[in-house]
This record gives sequence, structure tokens and C-alpha cells, in this order.
Amino acid sequence: MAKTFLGKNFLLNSDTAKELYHQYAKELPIIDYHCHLSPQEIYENKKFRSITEAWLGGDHYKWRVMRACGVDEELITGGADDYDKFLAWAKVVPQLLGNPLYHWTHLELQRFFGIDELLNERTAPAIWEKVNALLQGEGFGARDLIKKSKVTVVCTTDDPADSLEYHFKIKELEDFGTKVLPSYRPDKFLEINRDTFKPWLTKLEAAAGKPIGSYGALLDALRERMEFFHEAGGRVSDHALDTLEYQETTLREVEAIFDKALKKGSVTPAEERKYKSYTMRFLGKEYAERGWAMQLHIHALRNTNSAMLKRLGPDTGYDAINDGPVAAALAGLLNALERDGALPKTILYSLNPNDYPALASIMGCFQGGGVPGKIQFGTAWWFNDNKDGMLEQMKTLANLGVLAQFIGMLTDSRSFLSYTRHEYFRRLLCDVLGDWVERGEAPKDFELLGTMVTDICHDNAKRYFAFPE
Ligand SMILES: O=C[C@H](O)[C@@H](O)[C@@H](O)[C@H](O)C(=O)O
Repeated sequence: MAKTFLGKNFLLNSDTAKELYHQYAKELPIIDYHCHLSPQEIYENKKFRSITEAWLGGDHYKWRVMRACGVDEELITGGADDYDKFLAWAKVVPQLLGNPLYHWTHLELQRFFGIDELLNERTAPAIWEKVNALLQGEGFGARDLIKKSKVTVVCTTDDPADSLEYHFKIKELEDFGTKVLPSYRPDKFLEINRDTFKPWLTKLEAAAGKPIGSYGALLDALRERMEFFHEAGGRVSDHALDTLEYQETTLREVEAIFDKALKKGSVTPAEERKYKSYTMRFLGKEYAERGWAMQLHIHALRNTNSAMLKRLGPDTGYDAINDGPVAAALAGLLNALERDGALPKTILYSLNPNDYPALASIMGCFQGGGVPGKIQFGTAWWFNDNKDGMLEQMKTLANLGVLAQFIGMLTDSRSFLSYTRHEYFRRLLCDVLGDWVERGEAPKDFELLGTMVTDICHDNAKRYFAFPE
């Protein structure tokens, strides 16, 4: 007999899976150690004027499928009326069977708004009324949604030059127990050949309160900003390495490359490679000294559509999966850090699932130092954040590493309604374990399995990051 769509046992296909999810995973709090939420919106407990703002305001996943269904851009990112945009989305949803958005959309309707109906053109008007009435009432501000989802830690993604004003303000709030901590993301200064480099230096000079005329001064300023992030509770960094190259070099060489970039505005690809390699080594060492975790997000192919980039800017749905070699460069970087005695806890993600075996096997070469799960193979990212992608990531990790040490799920989202993705992940994890039990490939030992579920869904991340109390 077919199961109920999104029913109590959604994605849970065995009795063991059901027991694991309902008894162990379901009620655990969430540690969201990587996302793109706005600290200002959290501080202000932002209320959404409509479900359109909450759902379609910044979600490039939805924008892409709307475009694929022929919706006019005016109704996606344009100035159309909120209701018209919502209706356009509602017409698209029934076409999304098989896409994770179909599940996420209905899970969010169920969990946050108590709506079990399917969203489509016919149900749209009533759903619009009901959801908007709730959003405008009490208990649906950004902070309320975080509290409802039992989130204990949120790590936002921040520029090293950021004042972290809202992180400090959030700490002063008396009625909000969730820790909102910054993550240090120094991409703009690693990308020495991009237009953002010089404006970014000016921003950093302002934050540091002094001029940055040399590579040494840059490193000093970055170190000071790291200290500032640390005081604000930051324990995580994040890097977008769309391509990963590694090359041995010296400080003197890189100092000269930096000077050249300041004078001429650009450097050669070989110089860029050296600059990035040395700088990553510097950063890795600083992270290690502070006990931070370093996240490497590898192989996004960004801004592929230049006309749309000009029109809408980055992160608007024109990114894809990159390819190219990764193994030697990654091993080279980790090796250099290890050799310097400076390898931090590291989380490896690739947008290209073909990289998974390389990542998960290289990871095994750098474990050690008595830190459980020191090098992590991060959860399925972005285009892989779906049922098959998550299963592939978990199974690769189980085959090539230690699944029991996995720090589990994050949202990586810009929406306060995305916490249901943790539920999705937890159900899948329990289903994998349950399936192994069904097949006689794992013992039906709930103490063993329950501990594993609790660890992966919560406790490992708590231990791994050791966020300040
Ligand atoms: O899930 C998708 C992600 O949030 C994606 O938008 C980010 O990974 C972003 O491009 C980034 O560079 O951090």
C-alpha cells in the first residue's frame, strides 16, 4: 500500500528507521554551523510582509525552477506584486515532483503553518490568506522561527571587515537563547585578481583603522580581525574555492606579488596561485592556533550567465557544478599545513559528486592528533542537497571513513524556514541505518544505533566546534 505523502513516516522505510527517527533524532536541537541568514534580521526579529518575501525573497533555488517553467523574470526577481509572484510559484510547484523543492515546500507548509494541503494554483488563494495571517501575527518573526525550530547555534557567513554589530546586539537580548556567531569568510582578499580586491582592502583598512600597504600589513590586519571574530564567539571560517590549486612558494615571493597587485591591479595566474597558496597556509595556521574549523567549499562554477550577472548580481541562480582536478592540490595544501604543524580542523565540501571519493580518501590521510573526526567530509552541498545527494555523501563517508564521527547537517540557507532540511537529513540518516539492519548488514542494537544517530544529528557538532558557552 502506498504511504501517505509526507506522512509521519516520510522517508522511513523500516521499523528500525522509524524507531530511530521518532525515539532519537526527531526532538534533538539543531546546530546550524553554516548558513547565510542575516544577523540584522535576526536581531530585529524581522516579520515577513508575506510568504512571498519569506519564500521568494532570496531563494535562488526557487528562482531557477521558476525560470525553467517559463515564468517571466518580473514575477521572479522583478517588481511584480507579492501575490502574483506567489501565484506564479504555486503554479510551478506541482511540476516539481522529484525535485527537493517539492518536499521542502510542503514540509515548510506543514511544520510552520499547519497546512497539509498541496500547493497549486487552486489552493494558492486560501494558503496565501492563512500563511500571511500567521506571518503577521505573533510568533512568526525571524527569531521566533529559529526558536520554534529548536536551533541552539547559528553560524552566519561574514566578511572579515564586518563590524559584527548585530552579533553583539543579539548577545544583549534577554529573551533569546540561541547563539548567533560569525564565520570568517576571507574570499574577497584571496581573490587578488578580481575587481572586489581593492575595494575590499579599503574596507579592511577602515575596519583595522590603519593603512594596508604591504602583504605583512594585510596579514596583521587579518589576524586582528580574526581575534575580533573570536571574541564575538566565532569558531569557524569558510572559503569558496571555486578551483583549488596549490603551489609551494615563499613569503618574499608573495610579498612581491602583493605589491604588484597593488600597483598594476592584476597578477599572472601563476602568481595568483602562489599568493593563494601561501595565504591559505597563513590562515590555516591562525585557525589552528585558535581551535577553529576551516570549511573549504570547492568546485562551484559561478556567475555563468554574464548578462544576468549584470542585471541581478551574484547568487541569483546562475551558478553550476565545476569540474577539474582537485586531489593533488587539496592534498598539497593539507600536507603543507600538517608539515607546518598548523592543520586546523577542516571540513571539505565539493559541489561535484565526482570529487567525493578523492575528498573522503584524502581526508583519511590527515586525521590524527587525537581529535575525533578532525578532517570532515562535509554534508551534501547545494546541488547535492537532495535525497540522492545526501545518501551518496553518507555512503561515501561510511565506506571510506567513519560515519559515526560525522558532524552532520547544516542549512546553508538564506531562509528562516529552511530548518526542515535538518528533519529531511535526519529521516534519511535513520533510513540508511534501518536499511542496513533490515538486510542484516548492521546489528539491531538500539544503544549502538541510537548513539550514532544522536551523535551525527547533534552531539558530534557540539563537541567538534566547542562553541563558547
Ligand atoms: O545553497 C546554496 C548556497 O547557499 C550558495 O548560495 C552559497 O554556497 C553561496 O554561493 C556561497 O558562496 O556561499
